[in-house]
Parts: sequence; structure tokens; C-alpha cells
Amino acid sequence: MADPTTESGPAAAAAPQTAPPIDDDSPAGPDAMPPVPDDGELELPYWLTSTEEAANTSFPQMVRRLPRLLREAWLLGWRASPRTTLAVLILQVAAGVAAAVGLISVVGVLDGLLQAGPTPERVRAAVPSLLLLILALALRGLLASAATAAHGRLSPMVYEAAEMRLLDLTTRVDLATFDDPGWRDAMERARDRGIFAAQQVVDHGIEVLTHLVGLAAAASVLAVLHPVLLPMLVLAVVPTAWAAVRSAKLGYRSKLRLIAVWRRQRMLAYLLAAREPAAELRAFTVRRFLLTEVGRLLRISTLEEIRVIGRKVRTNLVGQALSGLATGLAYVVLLWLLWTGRMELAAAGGAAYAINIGIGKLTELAFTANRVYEQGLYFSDFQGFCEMSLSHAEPEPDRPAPDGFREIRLDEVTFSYPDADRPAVNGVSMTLRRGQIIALVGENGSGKSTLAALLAGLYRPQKGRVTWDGVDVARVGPEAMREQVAVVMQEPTRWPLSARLNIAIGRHDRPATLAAVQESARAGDAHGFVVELPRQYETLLSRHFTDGADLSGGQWQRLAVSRAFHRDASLLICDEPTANLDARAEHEVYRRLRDLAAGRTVVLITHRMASVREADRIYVLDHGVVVEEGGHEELMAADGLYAQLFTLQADAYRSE
Ligand SMILES: Nc1ncnc2c1ncn2[C@@H]1O[C@H](COP(=O)(O)OP(=O)(O)OP(=O)(O)O)[C@@H](O)[C@H]1O
Repeated sequence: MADPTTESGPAAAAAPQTAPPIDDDSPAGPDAMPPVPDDGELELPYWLTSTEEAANTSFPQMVRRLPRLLREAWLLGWRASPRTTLAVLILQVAAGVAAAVGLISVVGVLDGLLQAGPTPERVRAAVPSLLLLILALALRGLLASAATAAHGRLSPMVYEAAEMRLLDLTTRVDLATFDDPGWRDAMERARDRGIFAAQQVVDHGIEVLTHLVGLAAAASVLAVLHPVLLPMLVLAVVPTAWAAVRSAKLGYRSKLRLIAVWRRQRMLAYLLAAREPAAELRAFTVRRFLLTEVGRLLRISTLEEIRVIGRKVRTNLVGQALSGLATGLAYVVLLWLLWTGRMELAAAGGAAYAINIGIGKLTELAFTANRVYEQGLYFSDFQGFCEMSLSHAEPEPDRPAPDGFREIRLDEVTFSYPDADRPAVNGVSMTLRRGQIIALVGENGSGKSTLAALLAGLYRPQKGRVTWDGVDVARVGPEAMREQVAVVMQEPTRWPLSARLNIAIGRHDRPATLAAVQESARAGDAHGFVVELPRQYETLLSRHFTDGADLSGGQWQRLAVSRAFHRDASLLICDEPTANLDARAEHEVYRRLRDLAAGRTVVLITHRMASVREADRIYVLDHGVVVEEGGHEELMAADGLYAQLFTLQADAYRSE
């Protein structure tokens, strides 16, 4: 199987594999970094073209997209919690209306005070509006606080719902999708910014609503006072809005350009800091080589970010200057209205106040709408990933899985990994009967693990079919099928759980007594070392936790074998279960496997030919094709690839 830490796909392709040497032993500071050698690193990878389209959206296109984004944001909130979403909506609108009443009252107060006549009369005329203003402000304060509280509840709920949706879809796609670099990159983008963006789109979507209500109040006051003031208000804000949108696009495009660089840099940084490669990193003295490469990649992203910040500042400066001019023009128009007697002084006072509030609200609206749009770009990554994953989700046929089997058949099964030149398994046919031990033999890369994964229902064949007692497994729910299969992986997962749970997780859905776990541990030859751990079966197996312990490679493997025994499934697939085991443990495991095979079927992949000879049937693979099959004696007599491999190993032992 492929190494999970190996970088493949566009990110790796985008980054040169060599790093210029540095002669300083200390971690390289910015000045010591080598010059950026390759501008090509900043090229947009081909798999980002659709996202690039989103980043190229023009200002009017963005304005057209906004309503859809806002609708989706509200839908997201609604899915997370309909009650809280409704509460936020009602409270925000009510707070906005109270604020609008406050604004109108201010105009009323000004109107009263600026009237002609003696001062006491003018003050008296202003009092009702003043009382209304106080009431409106108090109400607005209360409603806004309640809205903030509801919003504060909704926001983490949206985050939780988005994270859960992402994890749910990520684990629902079929295993082959994980080998697709396009999907993995989409997942990275969705995880990296998409979840946060989903929350932000909802948050800012709510703010947009608040500002809209405030703006409607200011606009209606202006429209009543003099309609010509309305377009002046809009004119004053357009340049700010344009600058905000342009800045966001600059930032987004820059992030798109850097994603391949970041992926590579993070992967290398992980290797530098992780425990597993720490020994090899020192043994091969690759520290400086990797540090140089990380430094080079960081330098690329630093320079790009500095460049983008400069462009953003210039854009905003232009926007603000133009907005300042347009605001001045609005006040000139107001003066002209006064001058020409088209407006009373009292109305002009109210209008000046409304223009001031209106510009404030419009500017806030422009910035918030832009944030919705900006986060919307990342949010569309999230949505795109969800759609992509749904289309790759494992089918869920409702046909029940057969309860066990007497015979499993593979007919002309072919499977290719995404983008592979040739199939990893090519036209393989075989029959596995209950109670048999089947061995898969072949050189590295001949397709054994892939064939085992097909048998376990982890991959679906592109051609041919797998049947259990005549039932095509493609027509049965994959989860139900896998309930009857146990697998010992070539590189078993080291679950950061207790020793007990590391075994019990094999049947996590059923409560397991310690005695049952111990029995499985004995079967996998793990009991002996587990009882020597500081807290025995309750010892946490991860160095990342206080009091956590780590195991040797062989001990982890014995734990994985115990886990598979604990699963108690009718098909047991062991992909090199003894690769890390010492001779005694290996002997024990095979003895147990033979016992276990009595009511079950065991598929065994191993390079240890001595363990294969007792298998009931041996399949020899070469380049994904079964080239020989039969019992040990039969295959030795045929004097083909099997005989060659067996004799080679036997001779090596004899010469020792
Ligand atoms: N996840 C993957 N993505 C793409 N190609 C893969 C993947 N896993 C395996 N392959 C390729 O498929 C072919 C068969 O690999 P497989 O792991 O099945 O061989 P194997 O016989 O189990 O090898 P080994 O004895 O080294 O474990 C190889 O050419 C390998 O490079």
C-alpha cells in the first residue's frame, strides 16, 4: 500500500524536490534564506480552475451572488437550530426597527429645535420626539443584547453542524476517493477555511440584515426630506464597496496561488516536528536539508503576502479618496437645496444627520456584504467539497448482507487506482471456501494488498464481481458486509486509546468484558506484554498523553492481530500480520490462525514462504494477475514463480 506521508499529486508536482545547501548550522532566519529559485511554484494548479473562476468574479457579479449566499447562510443556521435562527432573525429586525424609530426621533428633535419662534416653545416642540428617542434607544439596547445572546448561541452551533457534516461526508466516501488528489485537495481547502467560513457567512449574514434595517430607516428619512439625496448617499459608498471587494479578491487569489506551497511546507514542518521520523531525521542528518526547503517555501509565501498587502492598501486608499469626494458632493447638494430654498433649515439639519447615519450604515453594509462575499468564496469550497463527497459516497443498497457465507467468488475482478497507468489487480478469479486458509503470494507491488482490500469490500472492482454465495456484494450495503470481515492491516493504526480499547474497538458496538478482551489478547499473543505495562489493560497507548506508554512495532502488530481476533468475523484477512514479529510470536500467531480457520476463512498475505506452505490454496500474483494457483506441493512441482520464491528463501536459511 502507498505510504500515507508520501506527498503525491499536484502539490508535490508543483514543488521542486531539490534544496540548495546552506552552510550555517542554525535554523535559517529570513536573511539567511536562499533566494526564491522558482516562480513557477506560484502557478495556479490545474485542479483549482473552478475556484479561480470564483475569485475572478466582477463587482456586479458579486452583488448578484450575494442574495444566494445570504439565503444559504440562513439555511445553514436553520439546519443547525431553527429556533435560535428564528430568534436571531426576529430580535435583529426588531432592534433595527427600534434604531430606525430612534433615528426618526432625532430628526423630529432637530426639526422642533430648528423651528422659528421663541426658544421655550421650540424646546417644548422637541420634547415628544426626545421621549420617543429615549424609549427607542432603551428598547434597541434590550433587543440588541437579546439578539447578541441568540447570535452567540447560533454561531458555535453552525460551526458544530458544519464540522460534523464535513466529517460525516469525509468518512462516507469510498476508500478509492482517498487516493484521488483532487478530492484530497478539496478536503484540505474545506477543512482549512471552509468550516470557519460557514460560521462567518452566517455571522456576517446576520450583520447584513441589521445594517439593512438601519439603512432603510436613514434612506426613508432622506426620501421624505428630498429624494435627490438618496442617489448621493449611494454614490458616496460605491468606491468603498468596490475597494473592499477588490481587496478580498486579491487576498483570495493569493491564497489559491499559495495552497500548494503551504501543503508542502506543512508536510515538511510536520516531519521535522513529529516523533516518528525524529530518529531517521537525525540518523540520516537530513535536518539542514529539510530546514532549507521549509525556509525556501516560507519565503515564497512571505514575499507573496507582503506583495498582496501592498496592493490591498493601495486599493483601499483609492476607494476612500473617491468616497470622500462623493460625500463632499452630497453635502454640496444639501447646501444647494438650502440656498435655492428647496429645503427648510430644520429639514436640512435632519437631512445632514440622516446622511451621516446613512453613509455610516452603507459603509458598514458594504464591508459586511464584502465579508459575506469573501467568506462566501471559502464557503463555496466547503459546499463544493460536500457536493463532490456526496457524489463519491458509498452506495447504500438496502439489500441485507448475507449472514456469513459458504463460498466467496471473484470473477474476472479488475481494479485500477485513480490516474494509474495499469490496473493493480487485473482480471483475477478465485474461490474461497469456508474453513480454508488462502495465501496470496507475490513480489512487492504485485497487487496482494489491493486484492485483499477488494475482498474486504474496501474497494469496489471497476470490472468483474465479488459474490458471497452468489450474492453480488455491490448490491449489498458495504457497512453491513464489512461487519463480517476482520482485517489485520499491513501498517495497523496505532489508536491513541487504552490497550483494552485498542482490542475492544474491533467490536466497539458490543460491550466487552475484560475477560473477553484478555482472551483475544492471548490469541494475538499480546497478553504477556500488556500485563507488564504500568496500568496493564488500562494503559493509554500514546506518548502524547500524560502517563501514556508506547509499544514496539511488533507489539503494536500483536495488538492488531488481537483486535482482529476480537472482531470474531467469518472472513479474516491478514496482510503481513507477522512482518514485525519475532520467531516465537510468529509461530504462536500462525498456530492460532490455523485454529481460527476452522469455522472461518483466513486470507493470508505474507512474504514468509514457510508460513504459506500449510495454506489450503495458494495464489501467486504478478503485476496484478494470478499467474499460478494450487497447493504447496503442486506449485513446487510446477517449478514456476512460487517454486523460485520458496527455494530462494529456503536456500537463504540453509546457507545460514
Ligand atoms: N493507494 C494507492 N494509490 C495508487 N497506487 C497504489 C496505491 N496502493 C498501491 N498502489 C499501486 O498498486 C500496485 C499494487 O500495490 P499493492 O500494495 O496491492 O501490492 P502488494 O503486492 O501488496 O505489495 P507489497 O508486497 O509491497 O505490500 C503497486 O503498483 C502500487 O504502486
